[in-house]
Amino acid sequence: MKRGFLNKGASARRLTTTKSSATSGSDSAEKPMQLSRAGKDTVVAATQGSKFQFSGVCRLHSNSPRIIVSDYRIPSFYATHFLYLPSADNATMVYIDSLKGVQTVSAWPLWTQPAPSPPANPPFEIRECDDKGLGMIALRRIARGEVIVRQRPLLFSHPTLHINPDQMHTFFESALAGLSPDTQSAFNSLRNAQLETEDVPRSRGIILTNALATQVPQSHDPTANYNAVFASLSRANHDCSPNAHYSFSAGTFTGRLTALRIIQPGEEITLGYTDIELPRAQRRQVLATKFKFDCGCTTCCLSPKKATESDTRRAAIAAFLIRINELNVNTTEGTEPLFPEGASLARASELLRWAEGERLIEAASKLAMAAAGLAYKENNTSETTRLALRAINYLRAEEGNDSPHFVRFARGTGFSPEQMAAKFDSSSDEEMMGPNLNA
Ligand SMILES: C[S@@+](CC[C@H](N)C(=O)[O-])C[C@H]1O[C@@H](n2cnc3c(N)ncnc32)[C@H](O)[C@@H]1O
Repeated sequence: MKRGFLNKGASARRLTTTKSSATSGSDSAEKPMQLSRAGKDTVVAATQGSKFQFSGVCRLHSNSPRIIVSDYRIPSFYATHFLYLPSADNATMVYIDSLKGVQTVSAWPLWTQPAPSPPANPPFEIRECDDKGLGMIALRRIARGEVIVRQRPLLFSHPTLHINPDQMHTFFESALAGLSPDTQSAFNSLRNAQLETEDVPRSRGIILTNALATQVPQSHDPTANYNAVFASLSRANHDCSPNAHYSFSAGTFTGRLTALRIIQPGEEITLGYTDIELPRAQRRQVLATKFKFDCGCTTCCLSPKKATESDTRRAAIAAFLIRINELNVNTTEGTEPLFPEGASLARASELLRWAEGERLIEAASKLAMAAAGLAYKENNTSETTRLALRAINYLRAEEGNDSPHFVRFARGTGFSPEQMAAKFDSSSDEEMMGPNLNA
């Protein structure tokens, strides 16, 4: 698989946009017709014993797979469609996309297999976290790279939808109507942090609040950041030095969280909703605007002097990683990475220490890999080995103990992945990463 150097897979960031106008969208050079409000125009798509009641102008496109066109008056090329999975009779997920998009996904053989089971004995519970609402709290120590939760989304939606603003409510209510009652109530119990308006009815507010940006390389639109909304996984709150990583497997169509560092019992499990390398003021502005909260994490509560120091470190880390990414966007796995002019092992090692001190593990993972590459270039064998080991340790924290990269690496050294993981886990976060600079 083609893979940009240091640019691994799905973004952990929350989606912040669901384009909603009939004129927006990458494939909308021509505009679909303008629609009037559906009002009481209720359509019943009754098929083969099951009765689905859709308000508005939905029509059944096919029964097996169950595909509904959201508005029959829009030419089907433009119209958004709802696909119910894994089966029409007990749909636990709605996939929202163009007709081509839903047809691509519906043809995947994985829907005939049972959904992967969640980790036995989940290491967290969902409970109130002060002013944050609900959150995920660790019930026991969670090791680096451990899978915390794994589940299929309740709703998976292309970021560009052809809907008139005054059709929003009807559209989303109709999309949810084909789901099983339990799935509907799981969706409806999620938090809506958005102000409710005609343009942002509650169902859309729930998506804007809870969706995680997810790319599916095998989908009809591989570069799109789909909105993935989950029952428990979406309960993870934000922190500017998060301890968990979100990834998505298209092979099983499941999202999961893995522990980036050791999570202690009682500690909250958190994700980064925005670019956590941004300066504090910018991070806080994005979080307040898009997610409607004032971040009170440890890094956001630093004194002005310490906050400036943290901002400086994060800015330097971001600048270095952006440059490396630009240079390596088209490199494939196994080829030699390219480095910016003047990049040195000393500088990469300093940035790695900063990322570790800031507890920015995803950045540390990339920096360790870059530093190992620079050590190799500088013929520094001992540092190459030390940094490569560190890089693989961070990579398996992100990708999980079952990461194919980690498994291959462990086997190559003669250890089983479990033995290697235990070896890595024997050190505390402080031993591995040095002191937390913002504690
Ligand atoms: C995806 S939800 C997270 C789960 C949510 N707390 C709940 O009760 O279901 C995102 C919303 O949770 C709240 N939230 C998340 N992280 C927060 C934080 N660090 N501080 C305050 N509120 C937070 C905000 O209202 C945000 O829009």
